[in-house]
Amino acid sequence: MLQKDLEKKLIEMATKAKERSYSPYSNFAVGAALLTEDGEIFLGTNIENSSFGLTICAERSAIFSAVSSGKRKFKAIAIIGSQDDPTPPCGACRQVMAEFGDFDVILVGKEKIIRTSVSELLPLQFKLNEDE
Ligand SMILES: O=c1ccn([C@H]2C[C@H](O)[C@@H](CO)O2)c(=O)[nH]1
Ligand SMILES: [Zn+2]
Repeated sequence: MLQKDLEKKLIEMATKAKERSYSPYSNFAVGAALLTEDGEIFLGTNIENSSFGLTICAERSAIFSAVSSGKRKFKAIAIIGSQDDPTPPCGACRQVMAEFGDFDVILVGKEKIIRTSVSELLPLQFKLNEDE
């Protein structure tokens, strides 16, 4: 499990990312902070579109940003949404997370934190190129 100080930092960063959300249609802002194996943190937020299906979630934004910067190994992701309860990632984001292995997933609510993992959120994963 992640050290408490790192977890706190990730939650702070996810909160900052959430402030950058572009979500005029749902008014549901989400922020994510992704910690790489080598200690870098990448942010992601949800970015909506008037063609609704083009919306991207915070979690995938963070992962695509990290991969675009050459990082593919992750330790943890913190996710914060706009409800009191923790916001669990959608199915699409779970599949994208699983592409990059198993890491901690921290779901942040107002008074509750759920500490889980990619494999717990997505059992029986579909994967190609298992030995790459
Ligand atoms: O885990 C989630 C769930 C939803 N959203 C976004 C998509 C959309 O912009 C808004 C409402 O679904 O929240 C995320 O970014 N992550
Ligand atoms: Zn999603």
